[in-house]
Amino acid sequence: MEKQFEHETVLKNETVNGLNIKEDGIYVDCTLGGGGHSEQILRQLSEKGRLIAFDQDEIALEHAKNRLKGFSGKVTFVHSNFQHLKQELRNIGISEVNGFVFDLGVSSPQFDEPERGFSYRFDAPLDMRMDRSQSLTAFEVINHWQFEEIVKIIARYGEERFAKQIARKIEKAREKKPVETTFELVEIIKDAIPAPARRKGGHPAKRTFQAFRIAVNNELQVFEEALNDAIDMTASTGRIAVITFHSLEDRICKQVFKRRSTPQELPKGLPIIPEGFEGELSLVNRKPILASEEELESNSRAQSAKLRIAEKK
Ligand SMILES: C[S@@+](CC[C@H](N)C(=O)[O-])C[C@H]1O[C@@H](n2cnc3c(N)ncnc32)[C@H](O)[C@@H]1O
Repeated sequence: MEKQFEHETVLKNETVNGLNIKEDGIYVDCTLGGGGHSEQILRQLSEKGRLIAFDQDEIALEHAKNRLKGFSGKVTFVHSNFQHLKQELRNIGISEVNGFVFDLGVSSPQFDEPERGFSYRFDAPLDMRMDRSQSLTAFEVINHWQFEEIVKIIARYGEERFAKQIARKIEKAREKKPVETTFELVEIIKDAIPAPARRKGGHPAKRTFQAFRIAVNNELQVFEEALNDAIDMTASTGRIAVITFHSLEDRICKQVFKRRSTPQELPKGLPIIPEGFEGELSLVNRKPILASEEELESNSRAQSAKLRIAEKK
């Protein structure tokens, strides 16, 4: 029997309502996943409206194509990293967009498929690639990258205070034989974290797994560049909605939105603000929107979700 591909969409109404959809507009879902946000957008578009949906994961795309087949005249699927947003949209003749959605991270089916190696809950080869055509895997990073680089990854992307200790244990383990599986990595992490700290704050491997996943997929740099590209391509009064799941992503979103909504420093003595010196964005919500109690009850993944929306002037 075919495995179910089910991803519970987070902050669905808040995100799509926040886009202020024009029924004949052009919208881009940068992270199609299970297709929940895309479906909600497509329902609000007339025959003239259009949705372009990106995912770098071919399996996600195949399932979402099936879910959205009733909208086939209005939707275009793109198998690509959103890193190539500008070029891919230009390739299909689009230079201006009325709204973008980013719902970052990994979908539930990706997490729950043991062989993809995202989860510390299943024993699997160290993979963690969202795009399986990419050559860099977690195995490569963990076994071949230098000690200092590994410390940096775990400390920066995992915000793990025992980064050095974990990296040291990885180095010791790989001297004997390559670290091959998620469970081997879990054991190394547990061994590196002192027992009292191990018992606090969720699974001890959570932060380190997040760190390697971010490194393998170069998630933060790609997101920052794509968010700037999306802002460049947004039409006047168009909106950008971003859902993040950890503080590193949220910080990038907050800073990019802030920078691009802040007026540039003016040459002194000008009577009026010339075009190009005003901020290009206004923030639709100053504080991030969080999931409601009701949503949290049915979807624990929504707990760390934060939604920020900005509008192009
Ligand atoms: C949280 S899920 C999106 C769920 C979707 N909004 C829904 O309602 O079903 C994130 C999806 O984005 C994809 N993704 C993450 N980073 C990406 C990137 N840089 N380029 C393209 N797709 C990406 C993942 O493969 C995953 O399928």
